Amino acid sequence: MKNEKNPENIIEIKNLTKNFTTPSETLKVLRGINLTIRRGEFISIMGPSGSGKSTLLNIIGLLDSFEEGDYFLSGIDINTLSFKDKRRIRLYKLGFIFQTFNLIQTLTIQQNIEFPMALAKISQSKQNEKSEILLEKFGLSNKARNFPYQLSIGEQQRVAISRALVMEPVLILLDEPTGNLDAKNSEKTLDYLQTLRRFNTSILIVSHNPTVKRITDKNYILEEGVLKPFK
Ligand SMILES: Nc1ncnc2c1ncn2[C@@H]1O[C@H](COP(=O)(O)OP(=O)(O)OP(=O)(O)O)[C@@H](O)[C@H]1O
Repeated sequence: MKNEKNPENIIEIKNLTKNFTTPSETLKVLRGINLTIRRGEFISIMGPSGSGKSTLLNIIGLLDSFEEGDYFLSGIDINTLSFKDKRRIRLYKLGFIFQTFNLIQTLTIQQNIEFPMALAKISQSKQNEKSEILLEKFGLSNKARNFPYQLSIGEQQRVAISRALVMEPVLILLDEPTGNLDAKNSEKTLDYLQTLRRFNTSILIVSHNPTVKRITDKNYILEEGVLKPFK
């Protein structure tokens, strides 16, 4: 593939394959994935349990390798990157919101939000400035000094969203954003995610819950390792 990338394409994946080899078999989990995500697009990937959704999310998030195919992130050829380069891209270009949020229990809410900026060695005054804007935006200002266990699940999720946003990533990856929430809180989460439109960040949501389609521009279904458009 030539490196004449469309700058509006945040993600370009062509014919990507992934196998898992165990002593008893080689499992072809992803069988030629093609996916393009444009700047600011909200995308969902649905599919049955075991169809490879988390595996694909991990590959897109540079947390796992793949066998064959091309993957360009903001025009960067992932096949050419070292482990260190990938870590840097994860910090500066990607935001992660895991199903269990992965907040650091020994840090306050504000420190959790500031954590990626601390890793990037951004000054403490700039960290405070940015975290305070996000705390305010997500209705968490009065919880800034609390610890994660002192927050409701919905509040913890908003901390995770704030932390994912703080480095102004080109893409946020969300694993089952409504997984731990009841119907009312799921709707609230989708409303909060909808407000991220103004950040011009692309979002990739992996979910079992078809209600996420309310906020997405395009939807895909992953079945038996093949990704297809889903209406
Ligand atoms: N490290 C691994 N080694 C071997 N097989 C694996 C490994 N990780 C995942 N698998 C297998 O790959 C397949 C896809 O797993 P994956 O977790 O990506 O599915 P999923 O669609 O995210 O499922 P769910 O919706 O249940 O989370 C499954 O059959 C799983 O058992």
